Amino acid sequence: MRIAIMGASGRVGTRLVELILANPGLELAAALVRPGSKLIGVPVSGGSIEYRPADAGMNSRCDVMIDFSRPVASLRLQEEIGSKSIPMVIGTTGFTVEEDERLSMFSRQRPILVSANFAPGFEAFKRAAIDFARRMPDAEAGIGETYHRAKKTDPSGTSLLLARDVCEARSRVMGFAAPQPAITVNRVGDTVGINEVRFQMGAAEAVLTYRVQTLTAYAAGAITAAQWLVSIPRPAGRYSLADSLND
Ligand SMILES: NC(=O)C1=CN([C@@H]2O[C@H](COP(=O)(O)OP(=O)(O)OC[C@H]3O[C@@H](n4cnc5c(N)ncnc54)[C@H](OP(=O)(O)O)[C@@H]3O)[C@@H](O)[C@H]2O)C=CC1
Ligand SMILES: O=C(O)C1=N[C@H](C(=O)O)C[C@H](O)C1
Repeated sequence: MRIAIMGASGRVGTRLVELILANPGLELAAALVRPGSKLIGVPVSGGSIEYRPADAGMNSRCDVMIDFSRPVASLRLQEEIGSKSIPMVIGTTGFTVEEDERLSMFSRQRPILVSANFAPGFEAFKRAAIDFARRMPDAEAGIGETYHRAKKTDPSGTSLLLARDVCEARSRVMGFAAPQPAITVNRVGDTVGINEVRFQMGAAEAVLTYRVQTLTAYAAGAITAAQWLVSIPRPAGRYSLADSLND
């Protein structure tokens, strides 16, 4: 499988490149970095290609693209790909509602799998939190996150997703719109990722914790999702990580 990486010089992008180069069944088709990056023209270590900026003349030799960059870059990449039906896996988070709608519009051209968290077991963790919310709808829910110091201080895509799904679960059971859970944001050292869902019941509190140990966990999960996405010809559209786990 030939994979192009957008955000190849990033924390996750560099892990993606390493995993691809180490896997004989995978080929690094392109390592795309920011325009003006000092890496442009530099050979990718261990690989036979050079880092380059995404451009309209992009070589669509790849079977799939994986994007871990920034919303503005991710959407510009979509524009540059145009109507080519290259399947994509997007891990980039921080899209505004309007940007996310644009992403959905682009998914009319190609299959696009989007997930805020590709680490193993995250979907199961999220479903456990939803199940708890359904069983204990009177509990007051709260979300907590701890990430590395370089991450912006807005709530992560993961926390926003957990807050939305827990709130929806409570609302459905209670029959009215539950308040959105508060999100507590912590930035500590080079913490990879700690996510908490807390349920306060007065006489007791339940805390569900999800702790990611290495950045490679996210990269490996994104590659597995990409392998699923291209395992058979898929219609254009927007796919979730749950879709890839349900097959
Ligand atoms: N879904 C998931 O499982 C996960 C998602 N993420 C998300 O993925 C994204 C990247 O995370 P992370 O790797 O830690 O971030 P980094 O900042 O380490 O990497 C971002 C990458 O995108 C590149 N980039 C930034 N701006 C542009 C641009 N305008 N055009 C082209 N390339 C650009 C950077 O290039 P340069 O180095 O030159 O700045 C870098 O290569 C974030 O949104 C993060 O929230 C992170 C982990 C897991
Ligand atoms: O920036 C990160 O590190 C992460 N970002 C994603 C997010 O915004 O949820 C996924 C993961 O939590 C790590």
